[in-house]
Amino acid sequence: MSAQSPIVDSPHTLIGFTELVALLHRVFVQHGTSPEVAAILAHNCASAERDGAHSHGIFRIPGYLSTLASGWVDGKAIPVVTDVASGFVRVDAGNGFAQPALAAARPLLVSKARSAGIALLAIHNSHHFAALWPDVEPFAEEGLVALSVVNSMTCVVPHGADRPLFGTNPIAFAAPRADGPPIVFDLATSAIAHGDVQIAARKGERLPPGMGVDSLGQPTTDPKAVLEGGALLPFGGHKGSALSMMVELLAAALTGGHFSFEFNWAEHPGARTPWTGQLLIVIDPSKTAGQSFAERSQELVRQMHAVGLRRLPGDRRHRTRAKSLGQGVEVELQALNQLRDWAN
Ligand SMILES: NC(=O)C1=CN([C@@H]2O[C@H](COP(=O)(O)OP(=O)(O)OC[C@H]3O[C@@H](n4cnc5c(N)ncnc54)[C@H](OP(=O)(O)O)[C@@H]3O)[C@@H](O)[C@H]2O)C=CC1
Ligand SMILES: O=C(O)C1=NCCCC1
Repeated sequence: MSAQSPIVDSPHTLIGFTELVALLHRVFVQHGTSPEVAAILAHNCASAERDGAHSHGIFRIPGYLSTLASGWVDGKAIPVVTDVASGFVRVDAGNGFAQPALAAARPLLVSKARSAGIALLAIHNSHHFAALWPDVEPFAEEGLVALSVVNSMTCVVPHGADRPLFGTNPIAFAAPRADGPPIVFDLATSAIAHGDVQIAARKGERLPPGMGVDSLGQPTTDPKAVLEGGALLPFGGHKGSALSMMVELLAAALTGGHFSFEFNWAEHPGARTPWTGQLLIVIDPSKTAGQSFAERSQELVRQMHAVGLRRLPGDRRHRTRAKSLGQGVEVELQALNQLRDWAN
Protein backbone atom coordinates (compact mmCIF):
# COMPACT_ATOMS: atom_id res chain seq x y z
CA MET A 1 0.00 0.00 0.00
CA SER A 2 1.36 3.40 -0.99
CA ALA A 3 1.06 6.42 1.27
CA GLN A 4 1.48 8.69 -1.77
CA SER A 5 -2.08 9.53 -2.66
CA PRO A 6 -3.91 11.54 -3.80
CA ILE A 7 -2.02 13.58 -6.36
CA VAL A 8 -3.29 17.12 -6.03
CA ASP A 9 -4.10 18.92 -9.31
CA SER A 10 -4.41 15.62 -11.20
CA PRO A 11 -7.49 15.07 -13.43
CA HIS A 12 -10.79 14.84 -11.59
CA THR A 13 -13.90 12.75 -12.07
CA LEU A 14 -17.36 12.52 -10.52
CA ILE A 15 -18.77 9.78 -8.27
CA GLY A 16 -22.19 9.55 -6.60
CA PHE A 17 -22.15 10.12 -2.83
CA THR A 18 -23.74 6.74 -2.05
CA GLU A 19 -21.30 4.96 -4.35
CA LEU A 20 -18.40 6.74 -2.65
CA VAL A 21 -19.63 5.70 0.80
CA ALA A 22 -19.96 2.07 -0.39
CA LEU A 23 -16.47 2.13 -1.92
CA LEU A 24 -14.90 3.56 1.24
CA HIS A 25 -16.77 0.98 3.31
CA ARG A 26 -15.14 -1.80 1.30
CA VAL A 27 -11.72 -0.15 1.68
CA PHE A 28 -12.02 0.05 5.46
CA VAL A 29 -13.28 -3.53 5.84
CA GLN A 30 -10.49 -4.83 3.56
CA HIS A 31 -7.97 -3.12 5.82
CA GLY A 32 -9.13 -4.47 9.15
CA THR A 33 -12.10 -2.58 10.51
CA SER A 34 -15.40 -4.16 11.45
CA PRO A 35 -18.30 -3.46 9.05
CA GLU A 36 -19.89 -1.26 11.75
CA VAL A 37 -16.78 0.90 12.15
CA ALA A 38 -16.32 0.97 8.37
CA ALA A 39 -19.86 2.29 7.88
CA ILE A 40 -19.24 5.21 10.24
CA LEU A 41 -15.79 6.12 8.91
CA ALA A 42 -16.87 5.74 5.28
CA HIS A 43 -19.82 8.08 5.75
CA ASN A 44 -17.64 10.57 7.63
CA CYS A 45 -14.88 10.57 5.01
CA ALA A 46 -17.29 10.74 2.05
CA SER A 47 -19.16 13.60 3.72
CA ALA A 48 -15.94 15.58 4.04
CA GLU A 49 -15.16 15.00 0.37
CA ARG A 50 -18.77 15.86 -0.58
CA ASP A 51 -18.52 19.18 1.29
CA GLY A 52 -15.10 20.09 -0.11
CA ALA A 53 -13.35 19.56 3.24
CA HIS A 54 -10.40 18.07 1.35
CA SER A 55 -7.86 18.05 4.18
CA HIS A 56 -10.05 15.46 5.94
CA GLY A 57 -11.62 13.51 3.09
CA ILE A 58 -10.08 10.91 0.77
CA PHE A 59 -6.71 12.55 1.39
CA ARG A 60 -6.75 10.87 4.82
CA ILE A 61 -7.32 7.29 3.61
CA PRO A 62 -3.63 6.35 3.26
CA GLY A 63 -3.12 7.54 6.85
CA TYR A 64 -6.07 5.49 8.09
CA LEU A 65 -4.82 2.38 6.28
CA SER A 66 -1.19 2.67 7.35
CA THR A 67 -2.39 3.21 10.93
CA LEU A 68 -4.59 0.11 10.81
CA ALA A 69 -1.70 -1.89 9.34
CA SER A 70 0.63 -0.69 12.11
CA GLY A 71 -1.59 -2.09 14.86
CA TRP A 72 -1.72 1.33 16.57
CA VAL A 73 -5.52 1.48 16.50
CA ASP A 74 -8.15 -1.24 16.93
CA GLY A 75 -10.43 -1.04 13.90
CA LYS A 76 -12.84 -3.50 15.50
CA ALA A 77 -13.04 -1.89 18.93
CA ILE A 78 -16.40 -2.01 20.67
CA PRO A 79 -16.96 1.18 22.68
CA VAL A 80 -18.10 0.87 26.30
CA VAL A 81 -20.68 3.49 27.29
CA THR A 82 -21.12 4.42 30.96
CA ASP A 83 -24.09 6.38 32.27
CA VAL A 84 -22.14 8.42 34.84
CA ALA A 85 -24.72 10.92 36.11
CA SER A 86 -27.83 12.83 35.07
CA GLY A 87 -25.95 14.98 32.56
CA PHE A 88 -22.78 12.99 32.04
CA VAL A 89 -21.96 10.10 29.69
CA ARG A 90 -18.54 8.54 29.40
CA VAL A 91 -17.23 6.27 26.63
CA ASP A 92 -14.12 4.17 26.53
CA ALA A 93 -13.45 3.88 22.80
CA GLY A 94 -11.25 0.83 23.42
CA ASN A 95 -8.31 2.24 21.45
CA GLY A 96 -10.66 2.54 18.49
CA PHE A 97 -11.89 5.50 16.47
CA ALA A 98 -13.76 8.32 18.19
CA GLN A 99 -16.73 8.41 15.80
CA PRO A 100 -18.04 4.91 16.61
CA ALA A 101 -17.72 5.83 20.31
CA LEU A 102 -19.85 8.92 19.70
CA ALA A 103 -22.37 6.87 17.73
CA ALA A 104 -22.64 4.33 20.56
CA ALA A 105 -23.27 7.03 23.17
CA ARG A 106 -25.45 9.31 21.05
CA PRO A 107 -28.93 8.03 22.00
CA LEU A 108 -28.18 8.29 25.72
CA LEU A 109 -26.53 11.71 25.28
CA VAL A 110 -29.51 13.11 23.37
CA SER A 111 -32.03 11.72 25.81
CA LYS A 112 -30.10 13.26 28.74
CA ALA A 113 -29.79 16.61 26.94
CA ARG A 114 -33.52 16.60 26.25
CA SER A 115 -34.48 15.75 29.81
CA ALA A 116 -31.89 17.81 31.75
CA GLY A 117 -31.39 20.59 29.18
CA ILE A 118 -27.66 19.87 28.92
CA ALA A 119 -25.47 16.78 28.73
CA LEU A 120 -21.79 16.13 28.40
CA LEU A 121 -20.07 13.28 26.60
CA ALA A 122 -16.48 12.40 27.50
CA ILE A 123 -14.73 10.06 25.06
CA HIS A 124 -11.30 8.67 25.91
CA ASN A 125 -8.91 6.01 24.63
CA SER A 126 -9.94 7.21 21.15
CA HIS A 127 -8.46 8.22 17.80
CA HIS A 128 -9.84 11.16 15.81
CA PHE A 129 -8.43 11.65 12.32
CA ALA A 130 -11.30 13.55 10.74
CA ALA A 131 -13.05 16.89 10.54
CA LEU A 132 -15.01 17.76 13.68
CA TRP A 133 -18.11 19.34 12.12
CA PRO A 134 -19.67 15.95 11.21
CA ASP A 135 -19.74 15.23 14.96
CA VAL A 136 -21.78 18.35 15.85
CA GLU A 137 -23.88 19.23 12.80
CA PRO A 138 -26.39 16.35 13.21
CA PHE A 139 -27.31 17.56 16.72
CA ALA A 140 -28.25 20.99 15.37
CA GLU A 141 -30.25 19.33 12.60
CA GLU A 142 -32.47 17.96 15.35
CA GLY A 143 -32.80 21.28 17.16
CA LEU A 144 -29.93 20.95 19.67
CA VAL A 145 -26.87 23.13 20.22
CA ALA A 146 -23.57 21.22 20.25
CA LEU A 147 -19.96 22.04 20.99
CA SER A 148 -17.04 19.67 20.61
CA VAL A 149 -13.29 19.72 21.09
CA VAL A 150 -10.64 17.11 20.31
CA ASN A 151 -6.90 17.23 20.80
CA SER A 152 -4.38 15.85 18.31
CA MET A 153 -0.61 15.34 18.31
CA THR A 154 2.15 17.70 19.44
CA CYS A 155 2.98 20.06 16.57
CA VAL A 156 2.00 23.54 17.84
CA VAL A 157 4.25 25.87 19.85
CA PRO A 158 2.30 27.52 22.68
CA HIS A 159 2.44 31.33 22.39
CA GLY A 160 5.61 32.54 24.10
CA ALA A 161 7.23 29.07 24.20
CA ASP A 162 10.22 27.69 22.26
CA ARG A 163 9.06 24.21 21.36
CA PRO A 164 5.85 22.46 20.30
CA LEU A 165 3.50 20.95 22.88
CA PHE A 166 -0.14 21.38 21.82
CA GLY A 167 -1.97 19.66 18.99
CA THR A 168 -3.85 21.46 16.24
CA ASN A 169 -6.83 21.02 18.59
CA PRO A 170 -10.03 21.98 16.74
CA ILE A 171 -13.23 23.42 18.18
CA ALA A 172 -16.58 22.83 16.44
CA PHE A 173 -19.93 24.41 17.22
CA ALA A 174 -23.39 23.88 15.75
CA ALA A 175 -26.69 25.64 16.42
CA PRO A 176 -30.09 25.41 14.72
CA ARG A 177 -31.67 28.37 12.97
CA ALA A 178 -35.16 28.93 11.63
CA ASP A 179 -34.60 29.49 7.91
CA GLY A 180 -31.58 27.55 6.81
CA PRO A 181 -29.11 24.85 7.66
CA PRO A 182 -27.60 24.98 11.15
CA ILE A 183 -24.92 27.54 11.89
CA VAL A 184 -21.72 25.52 12.13
CA PHE A 185 -18.10 26.44 12.51
CA ASP A 186 -15.17 24.09 12.87
CA LEU A 187 -11.65 25.44 13.22
CA ALA A 188 -8.21 24.27 14.20
CA THR A 189 -6.68 26.38 16.98
CA SER A 190 -3.41 26.33 15.03
CA ALA A 191 -2.87 29.00 12.37
CA ILE A 192 -3.36 26.24 9.78
CA ALA A 193 -4.46 22.61 10.05
CA HIS A 194 -1.69 20.02 9.77
CA GLY A 195 -3.56 18.46 6.83
CA ASP A 196 -3.38 21.71 4.89
CA VAL A 197 0.37 21.89 5.50
CA GLN A 198 0.71 18.39 4.01
CA ILE A 199 -1.40 19.40 1.02
CA ALA A 200 0.70 22.55 0.48
CA ALA A 201 3.87 20.43 0.61
CA ARG A 202 2.50 18.04 -2.03
CA LYS A 203 1.44 20.90 -4.27
CA GLY A 204 4.81 22.61 -3.89
CA GLU A 205 3.13 25.73 -2.48
CA ARG A 206 4.37 28.07 0.25
CA LEU A 207 2.42 28.72 3.44
CA PRO A 208 1.26 32.24 4.26
CA PRO A 209 3.67 33.96 6.68
CA GLY A 210 3.14 33.54 10.41
CA MET A 211 1.95 29.95 10.40
CA GLY A 212 5.01 27.83 11.06
CA VAL A 213 8.58 27.59 12.22
CA ASP A 214 11.46 25.37 11.09
CA SER A 215 13.49 22.93 13.17
CA LEU A 216 15.51 25.84 14.58
CA GLY A 217 12.36 27.68 15.65
CA GLN A 218 12.79 30.28 12.90
CA PRO A 219 9.72 31.53 10.98
CA THR A 220 9.25 29.70 7.68
CA THR A 221 6.76 29.55 4.84
CA ASP A 222 8.14 26.21 3.62
CA PRO A 223 5.61 23.46 4.48
CA LYS A 224 8.32 20.79 4.28
CA ALA A 225 10.40 22.63 6.88
CA VAL A 226 7.34 22.64 9.15
CA LEU A 227 6.68 18.93 8.61
CA GLU A 228 10.33 17.88 8.91
CA GLY A 229 11.25 18.93 12.42
CA GLY A 230 9.47 22.27 12.47
CA ALA A 231 6.13 23.18 14.05
CA LEU A 232 3.00 25.28 13.71
CA LEU A 233 1.93 28.38 15.61
CA PRO A 234 -1.46 28.94 17.24
CA PHE A 235 -3.87 31.26 15.40
CA GLY A 236 -4.18 34.74 16.91
CA GLY A 237 -1.11 34.57 19.17
CA HIS A 238 -1.94 34.28 22.87
CA LYS A 239 -5.69 34.00 22.17
CA GLY A 240 -5.52 30.90 19.99
CA SER A 241 -2.90 29.50 22.33
CA ALA A 242 -5.30 29.85 25.29
CA LEU A 243 -8.04 28.09 23.31
CA SER A 244 -5.65 25.30 22.38
CA MET A 245 -4.74 24.90 26.06
CA MET A 246 -8.46 24.74 26.88
CA VAL A 247 -8.91 21.97 24.30
CA GLU A 248 -6.11 19.95 25.93
CA LEU A 249 -7.84 20.37 29.30
CA LEU A 250 -11.35 19.52 28.10
CA ALA A 251 -10.57 16.84 25.53
CA ALA A 252 -7.83 15.06 27.50
CA ALA A 253 -7.66 15.99 31.21
CA LEU A 254 -11.42 16.02 31.66
CA THR A 255 -12.15 12.87 29.65
CA GLY A 256 -9.25 10.73 30.86
CA GLY A 257 -7.63 10.80 27.40
CA HIS A 258 -4.00 11.50 26.56
CA PHE A 259 -2.67 15.00 26.16
CA SER A 260 -1.27 15.62 22.67
CA PHE A 261 2.27 15.10 24.04
CA GLU A 262 1.54 11.95 26.05
CA PHE A 263 1.33 9.19 23.49
CA ASN A 264 4.25 7.73 21.60
CA TRP A 265 3.64 6.06 18.26
CA ALA A 266 7.34 5.59 17.46
CA GLU A 267 7.07 1.81 17.76
CA HIS A 268 4.21 1.73 15.26
CA PRO A 269 5.66 2.89 11.95
CA GLY A 270 2.83 4.16 9.78
CA ALA A 271 0.69 5.25 12.75
CA ARG A 272 -0.95 8.62 12.02
CA THR A 273 -4.03 8.83 14.24
CA PRO A 274 -3.66 10.77 17.51
CA TRP A 275 -4.58 8.65 20.55
CA THR A 276 -6.32 11.26 22.65
CA GLY A 277 -9.83 12.21 23.82
CA GLN A 278 -12.87 14.21 22.80
CA LEU A 279 -15.53 16.18 24.64
CA LEU A 280 -19.03 17.06 23.45
CA ILE A 281 -21.55 19.31 25.17
CA VAL A 282 -25.13 19.13 23.92
CA ILE A 283 -27.78 21.66 24.96
CA ASP A 284 -31.52 21.57 24.38
CA PRO A 285 -32.30 25.27 23.79
CA SER A 286 -36.02 24.72 24.32
CA LYS A 287 -35.17 24.27 28.01
CA THR A 288 -33.13 27.45 28.29
CA ALA A 289 -34.31 30.08 25.80
CA GLY A 290 -37.34 32.20 26.58
CA GLN A 291 -38.11 32.64 22.90
CA SER A 292 -37.52 30.16 20.10
CA PHE A 293 -33.76 29.77 19.90
CA ALA A 294 -33.94 29.01 16.19
CA GLU A 295 -35.78 32.31 15.59
CA ARG A 296 -33.21 34.16 17.67
CA SER A 297 -30.28 32.62 15.81
CA GLN A 298 -31.99 33.44 12.53
CA GLU A 299 -32.33 37.06 13.70
CA LEU A 300 -28.59 37.15 14.42
CA VAL A 301 -27.88 35.88 10.90
CA ARG A 302 -30.28 38.48 9.44
CA GLN A 303 -28.45 41.25 11.29
CA MET A 304 -25.04 39.95 10.23
CA HIS A 305 -26.19 40.00 6.61
CA ALA A 306 -27.64 43.50 7.16
CA VAL A 307 -24.19 44.80 8.12
CA GLY A 308 -22.66 43.39 4.96
CA LEU A 309 -21.64 39.83 5.85
CA ARG A 310 -21.62 37.70 2.74
CA ARG A 311 -20.30 34.39 4.03
CA LEU A 312 -21.27 32.56 7.18
CA PRO A 313 -19.09 29.71 8.43
CA GLY A 314 -20.55 26.62 6.77
CA ASP A 315 -21.86 28.46 3.67
CA ARG A 316 -19.01 27.23 1.51
CA ARG A 317 -19.53 23.64 2.65
CA HIS A 318 -23.24 23.79 1.98
CA ARG A 319 -22.71 25.22 -1.50
CA THR A 320 -20.22 22.46 -2.27
CA ARG A 321 -22.57 19.84 -0.78
CA ALA A 322 -25.48 20.96 -2.95
CA LYS A 323 -23.26 20.80 -6.04
CA SER A 324 -21.89 17.36 -5.08
CA LEU A 325 -25.35 15.94 -4.43
CA GLY A 326 -26.53 17.30 -7.78
CA GLN A 327 -23.69 16.37 -10.12
CA GLY A 328 -21.69 13.86 -8.03
CA VAL A 329 -18.71 14.30 -5.75
CA GLU A 330 -15.64 15.59 -7.57
CA VAL A 331 -12.62 13.43 -6.74
CA GLU A 332 -9.16 12.98 -8.15
CA LEU A 333 -9.19 10.21 -10.73
CA GLN A 334 -5.93 8.71 -9.51
CA ALA A 335 -7.14 8.70 -5.90
CA LEU A 336 -10.41 7.05 -6.95
CA ASN A 337 -8.57 4.34 -8.88
CA GLN A 338 -6.40 3.75 -5.86
CA LEU A 339 -9.47 3.41 -3.64
CA ARG A 340 -10.87 0.83 -6.09
CA ASP A 341 -7.63 -1.16 -5.86
CA TRP A 342 -7.68 -0.99 -2.07
CA ALA A 343 -11.31 -2.10 -1.98
CA ASN A 344 -10.52 -5.41 -3.70
N1 LIG B 1 -9.26 15.62 14.13
C1 LIG B 1 -8.34 16.50 14.46
O1 LIG B 1 -7.60 16.29 15.40
C2 LIG B 1 -8.21 17.76 13.70
C3 LIG B 1 -9.10 18.10 12.70
N2 LIG B 1 -9.00 19.31 12.08
C4 LIG B 1 -10.00 19.65 11.08
O2 LIG B 1 -9.42 20.40 10.05
C5 LIG B 1 -10.45 21.12 9.39
C6 LIG B 1 -9.94 22.41 8.88
O3 LIG B 1 -9.67 23.30 9.94
P1 LIG B 1 -9.24 24.80 9.60
O4 LIG B 1 -8.22 24.81 8.54
O5 LIG B 1 -8.94 25.50 10.86
O6 LIG B 1 -10.59 25.38 8.97
P2 LIG B 1 -10.79 26.69 8.08
O7 LIG B 1 -9.86 27.75 8.54
O8 LIG B 1 -10.77 26.33 6.65
O9 LIG B 1 -12.29 27.08 8.43
C7 LIG B 1 -12.66 27.31 9.76
C8 LIG B 1 -14.10 27.71 9.86
O10 LIG B 1 -14.25 29.03 9.37
C9 LIG B 1 -15.15 29.08 8.27
N3 LIG B 1 -14.61 30.01 7.32
C10 LIG B 1 -13.46 29.90 6.60
N4 LIG B 1 -13.26 31.01 5.87
C11 LIG B 1 -14.29 31.84 6.13
C12 LIG B 1 -14.67 33.15 5.68
N5 LIG B 1 -13.92 33.83 4.82
N6 LIG B 1 -15.82 33.69 6.15
C13 LIG B 1 -16.59 33.01 7.05
N7 LIG B 1 -16.29 31.77 7.51
C14 LIG B 1 -15.16 31.21 7.06
C15 LIG B 1 -15.23 27.68 7.74
O11 LIG B 1 -16.47 27.45 7.09
P3 LIG B 1 -16.55 26.53 5.74
O12 LIG B 1 -16.30 25.12 6.22
O13 LIG B 1 -17.90 26.75 5.19
O14 LIG B 1 -15.44 27.02 4.84
C16 LIG B 1 -15.04 26.86 9.02
O15 LIG B 1 -16.23 26.69 9.70
C17 LIG B 1 -11.59 21.19 10.40
O16 LIG B 1 -12.68 20.43 9.90
C18 LIG B 1 -11.04 20.56 11.65
O17 LIG B 1 -11.98 19.83 12.41
C19 LIG B 1 -8.04 20.22 12.41
C20 LIG B 1 -7.14 19.92 13.38
C21 LIG B 1 -7.10 18.66 14.07
O1 LIG C 1 -5.25 18.53 10.15
C1 LIG C 1 -4.90 18.31 11.32
O2 LIG C 1 -4.34 19.18 12.01
C2 LIG C 1 -5.14 16.99 11.90
N1 LIG C 1 -6.07 16.26 11.43
C3 LIG C 1 -6.41 14.93 11.83
C4 LIG C 1 -5.76 14.53 13.09
C5 LIG C 1 -4.38 15.06 13.22
C6 LIG C 1 -4.32 16.55 13.03
